[in-house]
Order: sequence, then structure tokens, then C-alpha cells
Amino acid sequence: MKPKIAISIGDINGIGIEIALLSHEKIAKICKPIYCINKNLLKAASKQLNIKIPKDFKTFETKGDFEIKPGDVTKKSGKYSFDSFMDAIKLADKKQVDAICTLPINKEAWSKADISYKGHTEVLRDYFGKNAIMMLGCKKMFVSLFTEHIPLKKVPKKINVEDLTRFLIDFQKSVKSKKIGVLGLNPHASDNGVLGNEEVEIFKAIKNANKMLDEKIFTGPLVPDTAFSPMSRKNYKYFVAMYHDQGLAPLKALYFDQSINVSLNLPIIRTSVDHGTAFNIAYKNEKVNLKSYINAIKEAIVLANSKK
Ligand SMILES: NC(=O)C1=CN([C@@H]2O[C@H](COP(=O)(O)OP(=O)(O)OC[C@H]3O[C@@H](n4cnc5c(N)ncnc54)[C@H](O)[C@@H]3O)[C@@H](O)[C@H]2O)C=CC1
Ligand SMILES: NCC(=O)COP(=O)(O)O
Repeated sequence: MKPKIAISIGDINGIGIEIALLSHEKIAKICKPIYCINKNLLKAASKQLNIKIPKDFKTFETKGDFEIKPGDVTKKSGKYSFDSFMDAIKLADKKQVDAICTLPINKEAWSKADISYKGHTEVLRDYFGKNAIMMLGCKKMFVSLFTEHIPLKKVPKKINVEDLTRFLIDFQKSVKSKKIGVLGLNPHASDNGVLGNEEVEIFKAIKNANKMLDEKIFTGPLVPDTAFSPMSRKNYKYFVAMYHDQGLAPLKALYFDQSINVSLNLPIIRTSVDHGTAFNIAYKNEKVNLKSYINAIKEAIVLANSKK
């Protein structure tokens, strides 16, 4: 049986609805998508995009006020994208769908709508009371982020043995890899304390986690500037980065077109695209890449089938 997947529509002023409409025929062959979007909104978007709504485009009526303003950051679109996501979560929580896949939201629009969460992962963490882990990647390489949507200056304070050890254990249990590279924080992984001291915590967490797993799974702290070199990527498929751009800048430089986002360590399955709302090309008939979304749907199906 094809798995049911709830799709949150993302920011309606971005490329989300266009991606959903253009990919539907392809993904409907492998899953049963349910789009969390109001029918009138869908009709308005399809008219504006000049893309027909496929006959079998099944929707879940996300209620709310909406107005399409291509490329604009608005309070209404922030609220609507959040409500669409909450509907998808509730469908998964009630087991009415097997997984959810999210189209991109705009963080500034969420903020304008007084939503205190920065992104989907924070909402999931709060909703399920679990330490959700953000991991992005593709079949060649995956990067999990120890810290995500926080200002850079707060990152060093977050690095401590206890939290990092727990993160490493949870991450290994989710991906089951036997070989995971953990990055340091400072240039040259501090060169033995010459350029900072966070690596002491990272080293202890790695040691603890390997001891608890009774196997040498984690290696590091890896020197960040060479961790993603071709040679190093031959050694590791899975990496742990200390902060958002440390992991995502190399990933997106290498595999932006095809990578996905997966939330680990949760009772539900959630995948997503790796890109954002792309306001600069929304509703402009420009070439929109569908690969990340289609790969995210495929991964949701794999995960849903493996859970059965
Ligand atoms: N899963 C999510 O909800 C994500 C949300 N965001 C949010 O999206 C907003 C915009 O983020 P940006 O940093 O501008 O990144 P972005 O990914 O929206 O855009 C970066 C560049 O890539 C292009 N691009 C992105 N996706 C594309 C696609 N599928 N096809 C063709 N071109 C594409 C855009 O046109 C732009 O030139 C921010 O609020 C950000 O926080 C960012 C990443 C993920
Ligand atoms: N760069 C990843 C991103 O911003 C997506 O985060 P989330 O919405 O999946 O929490």
C-alpha cells in the first residue's frame, strides 16, 4: 500500500505551492499525498501560476486568512504556513498519515505573525517533548547540526559534554552508522588549545559516547576546514557539525539541488526540502528545481515503509 503523506504548503508567497502542483503527478505514483491547504487559496495560486490543479489533488482544509503576495514577507502568510504545518503534525500524531513532508516557510514571516519558533524542528521538539535532531543531506553525505537556529555568538556556550554526549547517542541510534565524524568548533580544531577550548568538551563527549556504545563510532574533533575535503568524505558519510553554517555551507555547495532535511529522534516521520522560500523566483515562471522535494518525499516513503 502506498503510504499517506501530509504535506504542509509552506509560505504561500514563495515557491511551495508551485512545487506541490508541478510534482504531484510524479509523487502520486509512489504515495498518497494530502495537501494542507484551503481550496480557494489553491485555486487562486493555480490561476496566478497558470498551472492546472491535478484532478486527484487531495486537500486537507487548513483554515485561515490568506492573500497571495508573491515574494513578500507578510504576517498572514507566516500564520497560514504555521497553521498548515500544525495540521500536518496533528494528522501524523493521530496516525491519519504515515509521514509528513514540509515545504519551506519563511522565518521572518513567522516572526511577523508572532510565532516564537524559528523553524519546523523547534515546533516538533516542543510538540512531542523530544530532542529532535536536524539532519540534512543526500545519499553521498549527511550532516546533523548540534546547534541550529541560534546566533553564532551563542554557539560556544551551548557546547557542553552532557548535551553533546546525549546528542551523539541519539543521533547514532537514529542513523545507525558505525562511523561518524564530529567537527571541532575552532580553526584547526583549536590546535590543542592554542585557538580556543571548546574541543576539550567535544573530545570528552566523543569519548563518553563511544564508551556508552561500546564501540568506536565517533571520531574527532575533526579540523573543520578539511572535514569536508574529498579525502575526508571518503572516510565519513555522516558528520556532526557544531553549528548551522559549518555543516550546511559545504553541503549546499556540493549538493544543494538534491539534498533533503530529515527530523530524527521523533515519534513521527518528517522530511523536508533543503532550500528556502526562494521569494526572488516565486510566481515568476522561472525554473523551479523539484528534486529536493521529490527526494524528501521518497525518503519519507522509505522511512514509513521501514516503520511498518
Ligand atoms: N525548510 C524550510 O522551511 C527552510 C526555510 N528557509 C527559509 O527560507 C527563507 C529564504 O531563505 P534563503 O536563505 O533566501 O534561501 P533560499 O533557499 O530560499 O534561496 C537561495 C537561492 O536559491 C534559489 N532556490 C532555492 N530553492 C530553489 C528551487 N527549488 N529551485 C530553484 N532555485 C531555488 C533561490 O531562488 C535563491 O536564489 C528564509 O526565511 C529561510 O530561513 C531556508 C531553508 C529551509
Ligand atoms: N536550514 C535549515 C532550515 O532552516 C530548516 O529548518 P526547519 O524548518 O526544518 O527547522
